[in-house]
Amino acid sequence: MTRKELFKNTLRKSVHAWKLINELPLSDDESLMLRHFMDQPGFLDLHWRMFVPAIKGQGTEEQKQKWLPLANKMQIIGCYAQTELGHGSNVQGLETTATFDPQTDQFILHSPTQTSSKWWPGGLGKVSTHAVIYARLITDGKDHGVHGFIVQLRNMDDHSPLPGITIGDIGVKFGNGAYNSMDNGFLMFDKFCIPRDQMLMRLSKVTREGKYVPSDVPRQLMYGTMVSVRQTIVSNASIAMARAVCIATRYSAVRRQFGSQNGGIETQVIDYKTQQNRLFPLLASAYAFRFVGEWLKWLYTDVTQRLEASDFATLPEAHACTAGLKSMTTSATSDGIEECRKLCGGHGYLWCSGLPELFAVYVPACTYEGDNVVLQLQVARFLMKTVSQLGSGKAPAGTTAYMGRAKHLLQCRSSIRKAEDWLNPAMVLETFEARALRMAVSCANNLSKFENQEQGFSELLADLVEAAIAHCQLIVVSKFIVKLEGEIKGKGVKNQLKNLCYIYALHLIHKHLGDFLSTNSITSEQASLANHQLRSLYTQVRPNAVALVDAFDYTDHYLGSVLGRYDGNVYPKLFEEALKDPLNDTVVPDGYHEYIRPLIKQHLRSARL
Ligand SMILES: CCCCCCCC/C=C\CCCCCCCC(=O)SCCNC(=O)CCNC(=O)[C@H](O)C(C)(C)COP(=O)(O)OP(=O)(O)OC[C@H]1O[C@@H](n2cnc3c(N)ncnc32)[C@H](O)[C@@H]1OP(=O)(O)O
Ligand SMILES: Cc1cc2nc3c(=O)[nH]c(=O)nc-3n(C[C@H](O)[C@H](O)[C@H](O)COP(=O)(O)OP(=O)(O)OC[C@H]3O[C@@H](n4cnc5c(N)ncnc54)[C@H](O)[C@@H]3O)c2cc1C
Repeated sequence: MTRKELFKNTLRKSVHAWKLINELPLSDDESLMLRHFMDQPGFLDLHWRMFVPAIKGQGTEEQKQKWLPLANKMQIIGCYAQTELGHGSNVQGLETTATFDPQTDQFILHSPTQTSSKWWPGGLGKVSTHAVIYARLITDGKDHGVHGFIVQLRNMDDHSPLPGITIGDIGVKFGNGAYNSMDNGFLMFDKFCIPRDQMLMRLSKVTREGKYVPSDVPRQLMYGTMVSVRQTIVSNASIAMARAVCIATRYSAVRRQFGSQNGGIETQVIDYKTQQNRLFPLLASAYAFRFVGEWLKWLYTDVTQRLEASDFATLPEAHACTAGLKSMTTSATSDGIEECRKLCGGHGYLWCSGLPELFAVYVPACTYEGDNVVLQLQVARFLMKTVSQLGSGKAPAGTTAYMGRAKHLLQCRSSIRKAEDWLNPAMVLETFEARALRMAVSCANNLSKFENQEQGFSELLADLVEAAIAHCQLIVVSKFIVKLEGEIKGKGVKNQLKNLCYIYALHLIHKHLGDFLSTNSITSEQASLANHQLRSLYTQVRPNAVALVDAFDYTDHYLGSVLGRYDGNVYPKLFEEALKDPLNDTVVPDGYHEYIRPLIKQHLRSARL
């Protein structure tokens, strides 16, 4: 499809999905499933996951009563317009202004510079009638920082932009189809007025007289919509990783290369230890991210209930967990999808493998909802704060509870003696805790050598990111172990999950061996025992690998991959797919007479000379 056709077709699908949701009707969870099967980014994502939650989280009761019924029936369509041409990560650096005019009781929205243009919001370019806009609030000449506003963008009769608003699509993005179904947009305001009651005022307010009443709760609650989406992105990482792994595993069982003895059948590539060493950790990650996603959903629900009761104690941890896990799981999944493409050899590069499009549509997850490095630095700040409070009497809780055992974890030596010891959950956990704590404490020690803490933080950014990643990996490993301790129906299932859990943990040790050795969390002998155990786990997973991806229950239609077909009938279908290509409509291609023939004739002429 051309971009226009793709965009229009996504509108068609979205509206059809919305019709089904109402007619059947579908529950919220079922609607999310429908979104997955629709399988294309579109305006519904931003409307439901960001616009509506932003009003719910930041609007007053009156604002919710006014706007939510309209949004819930989709009589208005909204998006989330925060990022600008000049600033995305640095939310405090946004430049759009919302100046209160006491004379008219309105805010004047204005884009003072080119870099202040909104740039990127999905659904903004062509579809949305409304947006939650983030702008600097100015009253009486004073800048109160960034706040949210509900703004109508387009005329409800003919969809034209309202006077004072310039709006459009930012252009083609990475990949052929992929994210191009979405109208990520730009927007400029030229002294555009909105009534005062369209500032989202649950947190801070502006009175009729123009007095600014700051929030008596943490201002970071304004970032709540991002926290909520980051949480959903983690479960989503599992879904995308599982999809790529399903394709690569099934195909690795079909594909044969080398190893024929006396003219017999060749080896299935899944039997090569190198293939297993690349593939099975990704299979394990798909399961691991699913479990940590379930746990994160629980954490998010818990913090939401606490916030409603004005308990803000766990907000920093919820922010650190959602930011860190969003970052870690999306980076691993993007890399994992690309690895799966390579695991499928040359055919993985074909569009019909399903992997190129999956990669193209998935990879912006490393950037949207917070650049992955910027988010890990938030985790690092949280860790540095926690380390600095050790010994102050305030015991670290939740995911940093292990830091409360700092004395032990800083000096303990791993008691792994034989390869099977690596199947002991307590030993594995302690290894990850020791590594994470020692990396965090080492950063904190290095930071303390700087007179200026912020300067020290800047200098140590790279180490801080590594320490944050170590902490996040510990969370994933520990939640997998907790999952295994709970009820899992079927002994066989539990055993398989145990294997995957240890593959997940041991492959991380292998991958980040430098961290584990340099922090003395393990010795080189223990590292080689871990490798030994890993190989043995691969052998145990091998006979069940296909069943473990079948368990994701993805239909062929959803996978969209010739290589990942359930029936394994890859080669005939690759031919069928190739023959569908428009280039194969004719035997002699268009352009032959114009370019190829004259070239060949010229060659023949010169040959004769
Ligand atoms: C094929 C289909 C596949 C299917 C898929 C279907 C489902 C798909 C899933 C989902 C669909 C959604 C589609 C995507 C849509 C994308 C949308 C967007 O991208 S919207 C824009 C996002 N923009 C960012 O994320 C900016 C990142 N920047 C920031 O968040 C902040 O600027 C940050 C955190 C980097 C800095 O925050 P500061 O500017 O306030 O500065 P500081 O001084 O660092 O923070 C002050 C204090 O506030 C805390 N803090 C910061 N953020 C917090 C938060 N969110 N919650 C709680 N505390 C927070 C900090 O920890 C710090 O705490 P202390 O003072 O140290 O104790
Ligand atoms: C597909 C897609 C959809 C999007 N949808 C929306 C939407 O609906 N609404 C919306 O408002 N926005 C949206 N965005 C914007 C998105 O949220 C931002 O692009 C994102 O937050 C990253 O910000 P940035 O582009 O400013 O990156 P930058 O911050 O400019 O990042 C560039 C580089 O600088 C590095 N960097 C930046 N700051 C630091 C630092 N402090 N320390 C170390 N390194 C740093 C980063 O790691 C990165 O390598 C979307 C983006 C994409 C790609």
